[in-house]
Amino acid sequence: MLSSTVISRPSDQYRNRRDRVKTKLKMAANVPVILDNGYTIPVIGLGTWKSEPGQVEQAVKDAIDAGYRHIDCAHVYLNEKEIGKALKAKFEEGNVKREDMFITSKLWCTFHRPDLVEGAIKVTLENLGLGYLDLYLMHWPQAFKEGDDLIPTDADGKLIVSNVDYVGTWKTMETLVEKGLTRSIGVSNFNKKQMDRLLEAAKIKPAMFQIEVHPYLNQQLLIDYCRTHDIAVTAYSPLGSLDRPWAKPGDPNLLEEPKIKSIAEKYGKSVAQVLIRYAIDRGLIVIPKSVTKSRIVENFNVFDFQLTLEDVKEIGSLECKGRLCTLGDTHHPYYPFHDEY
Ligand SMILES: NC(=O)C1=CN([C@@H]2O[C@H](COP(=O)(O)OP(=O)(O)OC[C@H]3O[C@@H](n4cnc5c(N)ncnc54)[C@H](OP(=O)(O)O)[C@@H]3O)[C@@H](O)[C@H]2O)C=CC1
Ligand SMILES: O=C1CO[C@H](CO)[C@@H](O)[C@@H]1O
Repeated sequence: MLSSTVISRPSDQYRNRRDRVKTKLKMAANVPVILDNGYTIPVIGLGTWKSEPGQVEQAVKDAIDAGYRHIDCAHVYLNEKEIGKALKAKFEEGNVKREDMFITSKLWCTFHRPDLVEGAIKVTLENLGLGYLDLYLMHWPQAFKEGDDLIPTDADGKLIVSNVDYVGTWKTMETLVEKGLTRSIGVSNFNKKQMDRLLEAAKIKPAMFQIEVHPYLNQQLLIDYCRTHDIAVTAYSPLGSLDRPWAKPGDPNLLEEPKIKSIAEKYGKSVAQVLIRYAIDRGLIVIPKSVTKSRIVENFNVFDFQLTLEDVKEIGSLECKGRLCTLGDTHHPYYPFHDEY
């Protein structure tokens, strides 16, 4: 009887070994950052805001194939079901397991009332097809009127706010960790005073602070603050969020900045790759968004060069308080961006 053992040709064996080494190198490059609670997070994640439901499934699959093990999601991006489909397909293929992935999602502003928080994470878990999240962030400190409308407005189109205190929301998020629904919790878009107030009340310290960071808004003061408190920082909109819905023709474009272009030329890399390194070399986690396979691959291919201190300073000189993302009514009592930082 013929043996059922498949004997591979030497060239196949070589190719397999070479592929394995390549994969190992790729994984070793996506060096995880250790959070203060002991969990680790891969330094690059795939952003998914504005990734259309019809595109995001393939984008997440492409990202996982390229070596990404970290996906940044949010209920308000309205695409978590499709991301869940991609994760399921990849887990079923067997090359990647749930525990290899770091999945973040965010509590939206209409679910801040303590009795709504657990239901909100459960909807996200159901949509993503997961039993737990790695990280659940309070998306913004401001609460909006509870209900089906994610951006509730009155007859004049004015946002309807809710007076729920983010500290009460945080106390309920702490129970999500105790219940095993998420491993870590954190916040996004807070200012320093809000962070101080949260830290004073917190039983579980935020493991992560997700904020807008790029050369037009380098956030040095908030980053220093987090370093003092051992809170990791994730940089969002690292490429300048050109596809943000409110972008206007003629707005400054980071991808066209001559200073960054010349640094990119020096290393033979793209401007996007330099912008991603700008975050990594400042000790940040970074979540560039793309639905384009070649860019998804490009954005991950940043582990064969490093910026010098001079490069970082030169890029940092583009700082111009150029904030790209704000939310809602500036009169909201918890609107975060009136203070210097
Ligand atoms: N916590 C919060 O409040 C916020 C969190 N975020 C998170 O951060 C993520 C990233 O930020 P985001 O605002 O989306 O913007 P990014 O700065 O990541 O920019 C995304 C844009 O850059 C394009 N792009 C991606 N890669 C390249 C490349 N290599 N060369 C040229 N263009 C490129 C994308 O195009 P294309 O997709 O067509 O390839 C898209 O138009 C979000 O998706 C979200 O997950 C963002 C905002 C707020
Ligand atoms: O993640 C986000 C994308 O942009 C939205 C509109 O400002 C924000 O609400 C949110 O922070």
